[in-house]
Amino acid sequence: MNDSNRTPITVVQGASKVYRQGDRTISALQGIDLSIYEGSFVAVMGASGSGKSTLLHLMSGLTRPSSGTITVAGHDLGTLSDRRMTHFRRNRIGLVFQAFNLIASLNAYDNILFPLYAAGVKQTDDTVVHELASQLGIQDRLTHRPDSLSGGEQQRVAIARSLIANPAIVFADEPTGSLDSVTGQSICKLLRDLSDQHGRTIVMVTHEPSVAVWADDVVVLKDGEIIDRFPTNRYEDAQSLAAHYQQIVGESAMVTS
Ligand SMILES: Nc1ncnc2c1ncn2[C@@H]1O[C@H](COP(=O)(O)OP(=O)(O)OP(=O)(O)O)[C@@H](O)[C@H]1O
Repeated sequence: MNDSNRTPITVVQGASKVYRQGDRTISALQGIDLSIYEGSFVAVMGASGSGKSTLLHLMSGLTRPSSGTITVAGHDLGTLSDRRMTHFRRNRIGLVFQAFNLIASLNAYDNILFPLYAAGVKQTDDTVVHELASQLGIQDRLTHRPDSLSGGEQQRVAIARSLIANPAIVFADEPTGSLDSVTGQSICKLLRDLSDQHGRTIVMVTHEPSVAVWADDVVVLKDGEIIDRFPTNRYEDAQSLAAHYQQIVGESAMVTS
């Protein structure tokens, strides 16, 4: 679909982020303009330190920009108090991390429901958990605690948890970073299916072309600026995407599978 006919779920306009450490200032992002359209699956690539996680944190309301605006699902995040931002994040934003971040003492079922428990929801819907577990292939793992789940299963639980509140958008920071390449590819396929079959809007940070190639679009950051955005269907495979990435970033990207 042409972008002009689609609704942006997230709009970043003129955003910058400066971190202060003592008397040092670090300019992590400058002049970022970015729209993420409903139902799209976008990968954010860039070298270490290029600002990928900072951009994800700004778009998910975990960090506030030093300047510029960020609008998510029609809400200007800059107008929200910290308390309303937390509430907004819990209800409208799904987060997936490299290290899964599951609660060790809870089984998969309770980990998935944890965001609702944390929001004080008393009545939870069993069928929603089972539907999500079945979409994610972990229906027979719900009674297991994280230490008896494989890395891939733990990430599937974490993805189910990110979807339990039916968020407007899911942000995934290196979701395959702790997994071997075969398991990582199965998580990529899962994210692709969530986008294709369930219309989920997903933004994923990765430095691996073999992961980015699963997205619709790739946004490339260098030194805190967006230097390119391109559709993945322009490339036949991860190798040709890696070659383009290498050309624009000026450094090599390893294709692991
Ligand atoms: N909380 C912080 N305080 C100070 N500087 C920070 C902080 N977070 C990030 N930075 C700096 O901002 C810049 C961008 O960091 P960021 O983590 O966004 O990059 P990245 O592309 O995600 O890197 P990586 O791939 O290594 O995770 C880096 O120079 C980093 O050192």
